[in-house]
Amino acid sequence: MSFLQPTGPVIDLGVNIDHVATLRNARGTVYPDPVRAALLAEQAGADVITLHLREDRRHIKDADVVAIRPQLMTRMNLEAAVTQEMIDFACSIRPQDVCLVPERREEVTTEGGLDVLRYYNEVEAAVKQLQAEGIRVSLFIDADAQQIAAAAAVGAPVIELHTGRYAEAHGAELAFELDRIKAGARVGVEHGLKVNAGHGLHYTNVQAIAAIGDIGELNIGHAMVAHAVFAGWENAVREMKAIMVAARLGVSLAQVK
Ligand SMILES: CC(=O)[C@@H](O)[C@H](O)COP(=O)(O)O
Ligand SMILES: NCC(=O)COP(=O)(O)O
Repeated sequence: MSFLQPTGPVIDLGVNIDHVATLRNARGTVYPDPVRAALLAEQAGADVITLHLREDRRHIKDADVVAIRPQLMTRMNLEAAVTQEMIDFACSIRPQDVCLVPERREEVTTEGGLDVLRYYNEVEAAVKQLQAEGIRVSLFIDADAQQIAAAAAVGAPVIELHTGRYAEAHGAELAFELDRIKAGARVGVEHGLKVNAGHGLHYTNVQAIAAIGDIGELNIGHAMVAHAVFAGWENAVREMKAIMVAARLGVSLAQVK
């Protein structure tokens, strides 16, 4: 039983189910089922279900998005590249949130943030088309003041700060990257944006990011799917949520469990 009973959302966890699909696709089986993963994640405390429909469909497939959308009790956050195919598909699905991300077919994973300054007109057009369908748009960007200002200028109400460099950093670089995320989150809030963060976060690096009061939601996937192999899927989600909430409240893990 919880000793602390927060009255509102302390910090939201978006559970990214991409790599449940990666495992399924590795053998061309129907299991593990991303739909089941999404529904169980919700029961285990996920506030959002995040999924990335890549242009090469290496993990999530169109049919997964179609199947999951009507079954969610929480929110769907669909990650997609800024291409007309993806924007049209997202508009046909109408998830609560769409996060526009950069994509390079050869990359192992998303390497950096969307360059909103460079692709300003394309991003602005995508934001407008999605918003016309009532979809809230987030831009997955680096914690860079100019990119954040551009995100606000194109009319996106939400940004997700790319934490990949933080996740890979060590020593002095780690402190530098953490400060960069903190500063970026502040700039985002000052622009009136909702600030999320994610990428490469796991059970021992998430605490410092979750403790940043300006950040409202963390999207995490790979580490939870990996941990689920040993701990079970729902436990992996529960554990991550508890770690995040404890870090945000500045209390021990035992106090939120
Ligand atoms: C945009 C983002 O950071 C994640 O959705 C990530 O892209 C997960 O998918 P990949 O592992 O295929 O990059
Ligand atoms: N947007 C980041 C995300 O959804 C999850 O990324 P990762 O935890 O799989 O690296």
